Amino acid sequence: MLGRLNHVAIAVPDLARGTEVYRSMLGATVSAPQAEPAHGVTVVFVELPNTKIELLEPLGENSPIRAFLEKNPAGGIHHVCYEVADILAARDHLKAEGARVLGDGTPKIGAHGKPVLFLHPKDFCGTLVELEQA
Ligand SMILES: CC[C@H](C(=O)O)C(=O)SCCNC(=O)CCNC(=O)[C@H](O)C(C)(C)COP(=O)(O)OP(=O)(O)OC[C@H]1O[C@@H](n2cnc3c(N)ncnc32)[C@H](O)[C@@H]1OP(=O)(O)O
Ligand SMILES: [Co+2]
Repeated sequence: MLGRLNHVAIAVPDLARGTEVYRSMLGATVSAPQAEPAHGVTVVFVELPNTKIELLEPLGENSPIRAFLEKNPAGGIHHVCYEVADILAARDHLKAEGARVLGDGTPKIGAHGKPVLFLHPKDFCGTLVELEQA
């Protein structure tokens, strides 16, 4: 079911600072900030030869990553994103297996303009999993 690793996401308290760490300290190519109000975050993508790193900071009072950053004030790995060929079939399979799909189960358009879903970390080895339609 799983395709490519699309990105590994790191939640940060300060996106500009995180961008500088990757751009200046690590010499990476980093995209411009992309506000994603529907997801309550602003993101940048660090381009790597084989995948991407998504840096994300909270956007708005109800950001879903605020609690995570309260527990991890310096930031930390927040989720992994796998591509799937058919996100609705994947969702239905995982629900049939008893996994918790977050939200109402309807995919939202993510940072790459593709439908995405999130799976509860407690069902996936303590790791928040994002699925993105390939
Ligand atoms: C623009 C879209 C972009 C893209 O790539 O396209 C994105 O990636 S958007 C990313 C931001 N959006 C989301 O993360 C949506 C899904 N996340 C959520 O709904 C919440 O973050 C949730 C439900 C996973 C956790 O919310 P919260 O921390 O407020 O809830 P709890 O404190 O009740 O947490 C429950 C339990 O899970 C543990 N937890 C929380 N976050 C993570 C995490 N990232 N990785 C692993 N575990 C996590 C938390 O510690 C609690 O565990 P417990 O043992 O009960 O303390
Ligand atoms: Co993501």
